[in-house]
Amino acid sequence: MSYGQAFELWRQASQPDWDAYTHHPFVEGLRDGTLPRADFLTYLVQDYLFLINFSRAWALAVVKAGDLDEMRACSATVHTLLDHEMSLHVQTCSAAGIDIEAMVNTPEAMTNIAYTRYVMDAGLSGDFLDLLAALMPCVLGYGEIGLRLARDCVPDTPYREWIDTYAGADYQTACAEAGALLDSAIRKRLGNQPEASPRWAMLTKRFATATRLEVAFWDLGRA
Ligand SMILES: Cc1ncc(C[n+]2csc(CCO)c2C)c(N)n1
Repeated sequence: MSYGQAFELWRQASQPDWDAYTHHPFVEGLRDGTLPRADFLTYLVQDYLFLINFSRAWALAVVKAGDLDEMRACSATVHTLLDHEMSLHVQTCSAAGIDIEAMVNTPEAMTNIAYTRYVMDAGLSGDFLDLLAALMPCVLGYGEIGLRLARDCVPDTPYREWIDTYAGADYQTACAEAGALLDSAIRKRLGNQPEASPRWAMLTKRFATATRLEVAFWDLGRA
Protein backbone atom coordinates (compact mmCIF):
# COMPACT_ATOMS: atom_id res chain seq x y z
CA MET A 1 0.00 0.00 0.00
CA SER A 2 1.46 3.34 -1.04
CA TYR A 3 0.73 6.50 0.86
CA GLY A 4 2.36 8.73 -1.80
CA GLN A 5 5.69 10.30 -2.69
CA ALA A 6 6.10 13.08 -0.15
CA PHE A 7 5.33 10.69 2.69
CA GLU A 8 7.98 8.25 1.45
CA LEU A 9 10.63 11.00 1.29
CA TRP A 10 9.74 12.48 4.70
CA ARG A 11 9.54 9.05 6.27
CA GLN A 12 13.07 8.22 5.08
CA ALA A 13 14.36 11.61 6.21
CA SER A 14 12.87 11.02 9.68
CA GLN A 15 14.77 7.82 10.42
CA PRO A 16 15.50 6.58 13.07
CA ASP A 17 12.60 8.42 14.77
CA TRP A 18 10.08 6.86 12.38
CA ASP A 19 11.12 3.36 13.48
CA ALA A 20 11.04 4.40 17.15
CA TYR A 21 7.42 5.46 16.55
CA THR A 22 6.19 2.48 14.53
CA HIS A 23 8.13 -0.16 16.53
CA HIS A 24 7.69 1.39 19.98
CA PRO A 25 7.45 -1.06 22.96
CA PHE A 26 3.79 0.01 23.35
CA VAL A 27 3.14 -1.12 19.74
CA GLU A 28 5.02 -4.35 20.38
CA GLY A 29 2.79 -4.91 23.41
CA LEU A 30 -0.30 -4.56 21.20
CA ARG A 31 1.26 -6.99 18.72
CA ASP A 32 2.14 -9.74 21.21
CA GLY A 33 -0.68 -9.03 23.65
CA THR A 34 1.64 -8.26 26.62
CA LEU A 35 0.56 -4.61 26.95
CA PRO A 36 -1.14 -4.27 30.37
CA ARG A 37 -4.83 -3.36 30.03
CA ALA A 38 -4.37 -0.40 32.42
CA ASP A 39 -1.70 1.06 30.11
CA PHE A 40 -4.03 0.67 27.13
CA LEU A 41 -6.84 2.47 28.97
CA THR A 42 -4.50 5.28 30.07
CA TYR A 43 -3.56 5.66 26.42
CA LEU A 44 -7.18 5.58 25.22
CA VAL A 45 -8.31 8.32 27.61
CA GLN A 46 -5.38 10.56 26.60
CA ASP A 47 -6.02 9.70 22.97
CA TYR A 48 -9.64 10.76 23.32
CA LEU A 49 -8.46 14.19 24.52
CA PHE A 50 -5.89 14.15 21.71
CA LEU A 51 -8.57 13.51 19.09
CA ILE A 52 -10.65 16.49 20.26
CA ASN A 53 -7.73 18.80 19.52
CA PHE A 54 -6.76 16.86 16.43
CA SER A 55 -10.26 17.42 15.04
CA ARG A 56 -9.79 21.14 15.62
CA ALA A 57 -6.51 21.00 13.67
CA TRP A 58 -8.25 19.27 10.72
CA ALA A 59 -10.96 21.94 10.94
CA LEU A 60 -8.19 24.54 10.65
CA ALA A 61 -7.07 22.67 7.52
CA VAL A 62 -10.52 23.38 6.03
CA VAL A 63 -9.85 27.08 6.65
CA LYS A 64 -6.31 26.89 5.23
CA ALA A 65 -7.29 24.82 2.17
CA GLY A 66 -6.84 26.34 -1.28
CA ASP A 67 -9.86 24.94 -3.12
CA LEU A 68 -13.10 23.02 -2.68
CA ASP A 69 -11.49 19.58 -3.19
CA GLU A 70 -9.04 20.25 -0.37
CA MET A 71 -11.85 21.62 1.81
CA ARG A 72 -13.98 18.52 1.18
CA ALA A 73 -11.13 16.11 2.00
CA CYS A 74 -10.33 17.89 5.28
CA SER A 75 -13.93 18.34 6.37
CA ALA A 76 -14.56 14.61 5.72
CA THR A 77 -11.70 13.85 8.14
CA VAL A 78 -13.24 16.15 10.77
CA HIS A 79 -16.50 14.24 10.38
CA THR A 80 -14.80 10.81 10.65
CA LEU A 81 -12.93 11.88 13.76
CA LEU A 82 -15.91 13.39 15.57
CA ASP A 83 -18.51 10.79 14.61
CA HIS A 84 -16.57 7.50 14.33
CA GLU A 85 -13.01 7.46 15.64
CA MET A 86 -13.84 9.04 19.00
CA SER A 87 -16.86 6.85 19.67
CA LEU A 88 -14.63 3.75 19.54
CA HIS A 89 -12.63 5.21 22.43
CA VAL A 90 -15.78 6.01 24.39
CA GLN A 91 -17.19 2.49 23.92
CA THR A 92 -13.99 0.71 24.98
CA CYS A 93 -13.49 2.93 28.02
CA SER A 94 -17.13 2.68 29.06
CA ALA A 95 -16.92 -1.15 28.90
CA ALA A 96 -13.99 -0.82 31.35
CA GLY A 97 -16.02 1.39 33.71
CA ILE A 98 -14.59 4.75 32.61
CA ASP A 99 -17.48 7.01 31.62
CA ILE A 100 -17.27 9.97 29.28
CA GLU A 101 -17.42 12.42 32.19
CA ALA A 102 -14.28 10.83 33.66
CA MET A 103 -12.59 10.93 30.26
CA VAL A 104 -13.14 14.64 29.63
CA ASN A 105 -12.19 15.48 33.22
CA THR A 106 -8.84 13.68 33.01
CA PRO A 107 -6.02 16.25 32.88
CA GLU A 108 -4.20 16.30 29.56
CA ALA A 109 -0.68 14.90 29.84
CA MET A 110 2.12 17.36 29.01
CA THR A 111 3.17 15.42 25.93
CA ASN A 112 -0.43 15.42 24.76
CA ILE A 113 -0.58 19.22 25.11
CA ALA A 114 2.81 19.56 23.40
CA TYR A 115 1.77 17.43 20.42
CA THR A 116 -1.65 18.86 19.64
CA ARG A 117 -0.60 22.49 20.20
CA TYR A 118 2.46 21.93 18.01
CA VAL A 119 0.19 20.77 15.19
CA MET A 120 -2.21 23.66 15.72
CA ASP A 121 0.66 26.15 15.73
CA ALA A 122 2.03 24.67 12.49
CA GLY A 123 -1.30 25.57 10.90
CA LEU A 124 -1.75 28.94 12.59
CA SER A 125 1.76 30.25 11.91
CA GLY A 126 2.17 28.46 8.58
CA ASP A 127 0.04 27.51 5.59
CA PHE A 128 -1.85 24.39 4.44
CA LEU A 129 1.38 22.48 3.70
CA ASP A 130 2.90 23.25 7.12
CA LEU A 131 -0.26 21.93 8.72
CA LEU A 132 -0.45 18.78 6.57
CA ALA A 133 3.23 18.01 7.28
CA ALA A 134 2.46 18.05 11.02
CA LEU A 135 -0.76 16.01 10.61
CA MET A 136 0.64 13.21 8.45
CA PRO A 137 2.78 11.15 10.86
CA CYS A 138 -0.30 10.55 12.97
CA VAL A 139 -2.57 9.45 10.15
CA LEU A 140 -0.09 7.44 8.07
CA GLY A 141 1.93 6.00 10.96
CA TYR A 142 -1.15 4.24 12.32
CA GLY A 143 -1.84 2.88 8.83
CA GLU A 144 1.66 1.42 8.65
CA ILE A 145 1.47 0.06 12.21
CA GLY A 146 -1.95 -1.50 11.56
CA LEU A 147 -0.76 -3.32 8.43
CA ARG A 148 2.37 -4.71 10.08
CA LEU A 149 0.56 -5.83 13.23
CA ALA A 150 -2.23 -7.51 11.25
CA ARG A 151 0.50 -9.55 9.55
CA ASP A 152 2.74 -10.25 12.57
CA CYS A 153 0.56 -10.21 15.69
CA VAL A 154 0.07 -13.22 17.92
CA PRO A 155 -3.31 -14.78 17.06
CA ASP A 156 -4.88 -14.28 20.49
CA THR A 157 -3.73 -10.74 21.28
CA PRO A 158 -6.56 -8.95 23.11
CA TYR A 159 -5.81 -5.91 20.95
CA ARG A 160 -7.02 -7.53 17.74
CA GLU A 161 -9.92 -5.07 17.36
CA TRP A 162 -7.58 -2.08 17.62
CA ILE A 163 -5.25 -3.67 15.05
CA ASP A 164 -8.10 -4.53 12.67
CA THR A 165 -9.43 -0.95 12.82
CA TYR A 166 -6.18 0.43 11.41
CA ALA A 167 -5.36 -2.50 9.12
CA GLY A 168 -8.88 -2.54 7.69
CA ALA A 169 -9.79 -1.47 4.16
CA ASP A 170 -11.64 1.67 5.33
CA TYR A 171 -8.66 3.05 7.22
CA GLN A 172 -6.16 2.00 4.54
CA THR A 173 -8.24 3.80 1.90
CA ALA A 174 -8.30 6.89 4.12
CA CYS A 175 -4.48 6.73 4.35
CA ALA A 176 -4.07 6.41 0.57
CA GLU A 177 -6.40 9.42 0.16
CA ALA A 178 -4.50 11.46 2.77
CA GLY A 179 -1.22 10.69 0.97
CA ALA A 180 -2.78 11.70 -2.36
CA LEU A 181 -4.14 14.92 -0.83
CA LEU A 182 -0.65 15.74 0.43
CA ASP A 183 1.05 15.06 -2.94
CA SER A 184 -1.53 17.07 -4.82
CA ALA A 185 -1.39 19.99 -2.35
CA ILE A 186 2.41 20.05 -2.68
CA ARG A 187 2.26 19.94 -6.49
CA LYS A 188 -0.25 22.82 -6.62
CA ARG A 189 1.92 25.04 -4.40
CA LEU A 190 5.53 23.97 -5.05
CA GLY A 191 5.42 22.47 -8.56
CA ASN A 192 6.77 19.16 -9.82
CA GLN A 193 10.15 19.33 -8.08
CA PRO A 194 9.16 20.22 -4.54
CA GLU A 195 12.44 18.88 -3.10
CA ALA A 196 14.14 21.85 -4.81
CA SER A 197 11.86 24.34 -3.04
CA PRO A 198 13.34 26.43 -0.22
CA ARG A 199 10.34 25.28 1.84
CA TRP A 200 11.13 21.58 1.60
CA ALA A 201 13.56 21.45 4.56
CA MET A 202 11.08 23.12 6.91
CA LEU A 203 8.23 20.81 5.84
CA THR A 204 10.46 17.78 6.35
CA LYS A 205 11.34 19.11 9.79
CA ARG A 206 7.70 19.52 10.74
CA PHE A 207 7.00 15.92 9.78
CA ALA A 208 10.02 14.76 11.83
CA THR A 209 8.94 16.79 14.89
CA ALA A 210 5.43 15.34 14.80
CA THR A 211 7.01 11.88 14.51
CA ARG A 212 9.04 12.51 17.68
CA LEU A 213 5.85 13.68 19.41
CA GLU A 214 4.20 10.36 18.44
CA VAL A 215 7.07 8.50 20.16
CA ALA A 216 6.48 10.60 23.28
CA PHE A 217 2.75 9.88 23.07
CA TRP A 218 3.31 6.11 23.24
CA ASP A 219 5.60 6.74 26.23
CA LEU A 220 2.78 8.33 28.20
CA GLY A 221 0.71 5.17 27.81
CA ARG A 222 3.41 3.29 29.67
CA ALA A 223 3.55 5.72 32.61
C1 LIG B 1 -1.58 9.89 19.16
C2 LIG B 1 -2.34 9.37 17.99
N1 LIG B 1 -1.74 9.34 16.80
C3 LIG B 1 -2.43 8.87 15.74
C4 LIG B 1 -3.73 8.42 15.87
C5 LIG B 1 -4.49 7.88 14.69
N2 LIG B 1 -5.42 8.81 14.16
C6 LIG B 1 -5.49 10.07 14.53
S1 LIG B 1 -6.63 10.92 13.64
C7 LIG B 1 -7.06 9.62 12.77
C8 LIG B 1 -8.12 9.67 11.71
C9 LIG B 1 -7.72 10.42 10.50
O1 LIG B 1 -7.03 11.58 10.71
C10 LIG B 1 -6.30 8.53 13.18
C11 LIG B 1 -6.44 7.21 12.62
C12 LIG B 1 -4.31 8.49 17.13
N3 LIG B 1 -5.57 8.09 17.32
N4 LIG B 1 -3.59 8.95 18.18
